[in-house]
Amino acid sequence: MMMMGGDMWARLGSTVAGLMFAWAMFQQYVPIHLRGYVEKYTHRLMGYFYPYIQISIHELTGERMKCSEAYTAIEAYLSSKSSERARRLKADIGKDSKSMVLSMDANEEITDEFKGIKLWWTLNTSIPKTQSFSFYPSADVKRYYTLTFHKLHRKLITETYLDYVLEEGKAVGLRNRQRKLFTNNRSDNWYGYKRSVWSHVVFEHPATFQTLAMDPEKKQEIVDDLVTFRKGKEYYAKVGKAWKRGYLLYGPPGTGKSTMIAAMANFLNYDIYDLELTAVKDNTELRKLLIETSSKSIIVIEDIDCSLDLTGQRKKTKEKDEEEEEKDPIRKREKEEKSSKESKVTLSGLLNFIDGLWSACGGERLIIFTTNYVEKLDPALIRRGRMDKHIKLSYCSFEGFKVLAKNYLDLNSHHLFGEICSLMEETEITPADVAENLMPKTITGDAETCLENLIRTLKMAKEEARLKAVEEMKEKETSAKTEVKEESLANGEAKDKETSPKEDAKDDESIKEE
Ligand SMILES: Nc1ncnc2c1ncn2[C@@H]1O[C@H](COP(=O)(O)OP(=O)(O)OP(=O)(O)O)[C@@H](O)[C@H]1O
Ligand SMILES: [Mg+2]
Repeated sequence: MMMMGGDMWARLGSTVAGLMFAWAMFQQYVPIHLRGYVEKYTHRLMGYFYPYIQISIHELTGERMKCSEAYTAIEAYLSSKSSERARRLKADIGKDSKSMVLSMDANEEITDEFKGIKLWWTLNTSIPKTQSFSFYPSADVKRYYTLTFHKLHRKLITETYLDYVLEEGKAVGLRNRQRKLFTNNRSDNWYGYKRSVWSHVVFEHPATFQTLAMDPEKKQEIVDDLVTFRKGKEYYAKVGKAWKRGYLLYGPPGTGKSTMIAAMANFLNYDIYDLELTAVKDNTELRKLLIETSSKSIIVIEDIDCSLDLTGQRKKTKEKDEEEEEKDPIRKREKEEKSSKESKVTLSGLLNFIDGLWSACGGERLIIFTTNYVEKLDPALIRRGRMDKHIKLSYCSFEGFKVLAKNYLDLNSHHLFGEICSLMEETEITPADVAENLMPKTITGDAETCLENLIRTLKMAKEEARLKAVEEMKEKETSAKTEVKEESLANGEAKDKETSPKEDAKDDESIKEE
């Protein structure tokens, strides 16, 4: 364990030989029923002479044998120390897939120091004695770290050092981690070899707030909001709120809602969980999915208005239909199969999900909804407190265009900018359309051609808008005319009715006269 000289090796050799002899004597002469007692008291006796304490941290824990968070943190904590201090190292491709990462190999030991105290970390492996067939190959070999320290420092190590290692390890892990984009699996795939509720790919979207085309003040406001949230751990704890924040991004297609989510993830260095609600069977599954998310993440539900019928009322087939289905067993089974595949997530299930009842585990999560039709959403879903910030992403302004011109053409100014500015004031165009025009169509395509293309598109959009307005005006006029006609007709009928009693009276009189 500690550095040993030649003398020490000799002493160790004789000790090992002595111990082996004692063990052989123990096996031969101590009756089986007494061995338990002898072992117990030997351990106690050893405790008086062996002054070290050992703590083990196993890689796989719990019923589902998940990788322990503590083990991962220690691994990260020791990774930097291993490359400097360990003698036997293990090399692997790093998370950036570019460089080799060194870590301590199995049964290797490294020394650490904390406040002048020496400690020893060992990575141990063990193979279970009873070989059993397993679907999970990694589950066969058990890995665990052992921390050894003198019993004099028990308090300091258990109360301070372990927390320090955990925190440092998590920070190293976050620095080195490759961010991920998760998507939820259908629950049919939650079991078996993969047994994972989320699948992931590496998240490498290049969007940033610098490349996002939108009003600069609005952009700064969002960035400030994110910074306040990220630093808000103590604040959220003080006010007794789960450390989470909801954003609702709404606006027409192609205005940058998805792009903004990517920019947020890049800015905060968070993972993204893209939740496809239609693949979630019911509220219980929704809860399970949420529990499996990690902190420092953004949970996204795109096009929330299309995801589900979130009005809380499930569509009912007509009673007559139901009666017929009851009589026809094939139709009944078809209906049952269809409904078992349909998502049964309800509005209240989703509200619970957002309200932090479940997201309280771990904290530091953003929940983002996107929609093209904000007016379609249930007010309960987007009230402040649930969706704390509503962000409208709209058509491209001249300021937005300037950002895109810089991104795509590396232009800060151009003689065509003036014309584009005035056209943009007169017509609506999405940033996606602007971006499409600013992309050179050929390798030799120059900036001027791109700007001219954009001007052409703007003019076309303006003309289309004009024609549409004329059309709408005509429609309005015709509907106004028909309304007037109907009114006058209705008035005419009413007049007829008003005059008829008199005529009736006349008729009556004529009858009387007769
Ligand atoms: N504000 C923006 N800034 C920079 N690029 C943008 C912006 N808006 C759109 N784009 C460009 O247009 C493409 C489509 O945008 P995005 O997918 O973000 O739109 P969206 O609002 O999510 O649309 P939808 O409602 O259809 O999902 C992006 O790949 C991006 O290149
Ligand atoms: Mg989108």
